[in-house]
Amino acid sequence: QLTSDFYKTTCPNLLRIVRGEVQKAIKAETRMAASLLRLHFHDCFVNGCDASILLDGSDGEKFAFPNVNSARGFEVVDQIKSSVESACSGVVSCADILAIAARDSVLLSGGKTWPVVLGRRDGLVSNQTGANSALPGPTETLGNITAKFANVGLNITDVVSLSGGHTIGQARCITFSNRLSPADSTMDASMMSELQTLCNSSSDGNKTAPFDRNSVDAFDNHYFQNLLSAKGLLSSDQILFSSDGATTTTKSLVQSYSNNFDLFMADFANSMIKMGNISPLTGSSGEIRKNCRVVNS
Ligand code: HEM
Ligand SMILES: [Ca+2]
Repeated sequence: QLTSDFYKTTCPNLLRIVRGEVQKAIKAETRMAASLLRLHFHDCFVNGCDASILLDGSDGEKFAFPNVNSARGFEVVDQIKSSVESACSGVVSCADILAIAARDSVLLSGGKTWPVVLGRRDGLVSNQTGANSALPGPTETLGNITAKFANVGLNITDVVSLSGGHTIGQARCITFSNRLSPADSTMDASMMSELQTLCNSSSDGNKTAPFDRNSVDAFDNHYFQNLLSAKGLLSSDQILFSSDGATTTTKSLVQSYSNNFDLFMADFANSMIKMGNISPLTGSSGEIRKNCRVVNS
């Protein structure tokens, strides 16, 4: 059972320290907010929220398909961990640091906040096969994506609200090039031609486009407004609303969020708390890692 006052006596300044470090990191690079939010998601879907994604090693999660050349922010996590260690050595888990950093990233990008619950411990293994199978991919059907969320106890409302995380950050050409040729008819024509130009040659796979063209760095509900006007970036974004995949439920949620920021934020916060509660290690399971990249010796 995770609680919001878990470190009240053992690390009273924890939240202030993390907030300060996240603020510094976003100031140095705005996109870092998106990268930190995504790390918590990719951690929680594989072996639960146990910082398994942070472990180094070519046989670990960092080298799984959804993460390799893609997941970023590991140096920032190291920096946060080292500040936390200076204040309270050996008590705060890397998994909790990811949960707090994700929460702060949303708030500092213009979104709202929620009470973050703590007390997770760090796992002893990084599960590359698990990452390859559990994390949803951008060309998967809505049914498949929904099933992967259901596997970790999340429902269709969670799928739609959490997809709103794509209101910040960027994606590489190779993650949406499936839509460019032949041209996907569920994409706005002018956006299509801009992306075709950006991702013109096969060597352009690592170039990036913003998820939310109206407000790349702001945590708002433009992501959902974009879906209404055929401007979702990934296939997995647009299928929440388009005729070729959406359900009545996903369509009506997209519509509601597109004209009600507060409703989106309330549901997003609720879903983030649920996601942060996926199979945490507690009690004497796992450990408190000294260095987020390696298990303690
Ligand atoms: C619903 C299924 C999802 C799919 C298929 C998906 C897929 C992707 C893909 C393909 C990228 C781009 C990666 C790259 O180009 O290297 C991405 C980026 C991102 N995703 Fe998702 N994602 C999903 C759900 C989520 C959720 C639940 C969150 C968080 C709540 C999230 C947050 C992000 C963020 C913030 C980025 C940008 C990261 C950055 O700019 O560094 N995504 N996602
Ligand atoms: Ca994990």
